[in-house]
Amino acid sequence: MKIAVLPGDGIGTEIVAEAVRVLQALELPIEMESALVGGAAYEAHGHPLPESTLKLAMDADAVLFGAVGDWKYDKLDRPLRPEQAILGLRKHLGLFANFRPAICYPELVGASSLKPELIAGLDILIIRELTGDIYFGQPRGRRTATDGHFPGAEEAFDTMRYSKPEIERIAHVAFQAARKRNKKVTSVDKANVLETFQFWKDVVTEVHAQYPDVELEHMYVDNAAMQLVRAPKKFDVVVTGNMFGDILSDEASMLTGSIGMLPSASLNTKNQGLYEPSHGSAPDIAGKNLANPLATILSAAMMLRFTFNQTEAADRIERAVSSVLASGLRTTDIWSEGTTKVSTRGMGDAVVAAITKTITKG
Ligand SMILES: NC(=O)C1=CN([C@@H]2O[C@H](COP(=O)(O)OP(=O)(O)OC[C@H]3O[C@@H](n4cnc5c(N)ncnc54)[C@H](O)[C@@H]3O)[C@@H](O)[C@H]2O)C=CC1
Ligand SMILES: CC(C)CC(=O)C(=O)O
Ligand SMILES: [Mg+2]
Repeated sequence: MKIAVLPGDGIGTEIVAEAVRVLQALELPIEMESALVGGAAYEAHGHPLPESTLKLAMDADAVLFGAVGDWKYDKLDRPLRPEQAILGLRKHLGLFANFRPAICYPELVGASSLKPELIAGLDILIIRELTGDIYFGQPRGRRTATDGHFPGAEEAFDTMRYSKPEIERIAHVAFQAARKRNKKVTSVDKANVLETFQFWKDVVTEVHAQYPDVELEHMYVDNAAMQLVRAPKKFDVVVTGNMFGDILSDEASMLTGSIGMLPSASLNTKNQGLYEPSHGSAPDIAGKNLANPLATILSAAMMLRFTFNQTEAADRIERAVSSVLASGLRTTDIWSEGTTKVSTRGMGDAVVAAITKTITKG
């Protein structure tokens, strides 16, 4: 089991350190090697995704990723900006299927900004297509407008596009995931306005014919954004494109109590995966030992389950997280009256201790 460890920037280094300690506590035959990525790699090597980092990731069975980005790089040319590193890894490794489970732990029902009855027992899975859509479409750039409302003015443009095989394969992933859950897929689109998403809807409908046992509903993205906070438990599996999935998963994170609780797995056709929290590098709290490491720790559990087929070890991490939350420990983002505030390191220590206890007990 070979893991490339890419902490990145901001809180990335703090949260990945805790996930690494948790993996080490399991005493599995795991080989880990770290490399710089994002702004940290730009500072050291002049590029956010140096060849050596990309090679390490491509040669590994799995990548444990923190986050990249900082406001101080916002003026760099786009190819040199830290965010290009995660986009480049997704593209080069072909990580088209992004799983973002939004599960509300019973202990965190009070931490959400929603009423407890709306989110108690919540367990939904957002499946986001990750290598297409407007995030990767070409052409893009800036130019002088030749038509539109202001001919002759400076303008910018991006290209939204999806090919049929790209939609088909993510639709299969969603229907197959739903078969193992509550057999319902909500495909989120904007077919009423965008040609790309009318096509998306048509192709998802076509693929659905192979899954008669799974219910399919279509929903426009604006309505989906509203339904997610109105009645989130009505969803089971949500499948959508890259940009809508990015936005809706951040929204869904608050149903779990905090964005610091939302893990993710990004898989390719070879089951090679990149595992990262759904959040970014949080420059506002970086270096303060304040970040919640649980999304990253839970991403490591997804790695053990998805890429390494180590179900027991994955369960052990998830049980440890549950027991730590049950014991009342909280990082600042999920803290509430009557619970005990701990740092990033303190939360990592508690999860490691809970795992060590289960190993000792056998
Ligand atoms: N996959 C990646 O590497 C991603 C990178 N980014 C980058 O991260 C940088 C910051 O972006 P933002 O829009 O501020 O999003 P963000 O997700 O980094 O932070 C949003 C808010 O959530 C809080 N937060 C995030 N993670 C947390 C955690 N584990 N514990 C407690 N609080 C947490 C932050 O403090 C902040 O207030 C930007 O450069 C952005 O491009 C953003 C999203 C994903
Ligand atoms: C930084 C972006 C490239 C990605 C993002 O926001 C995400 O994957 O959630
Ligand atoms: Mg995002």
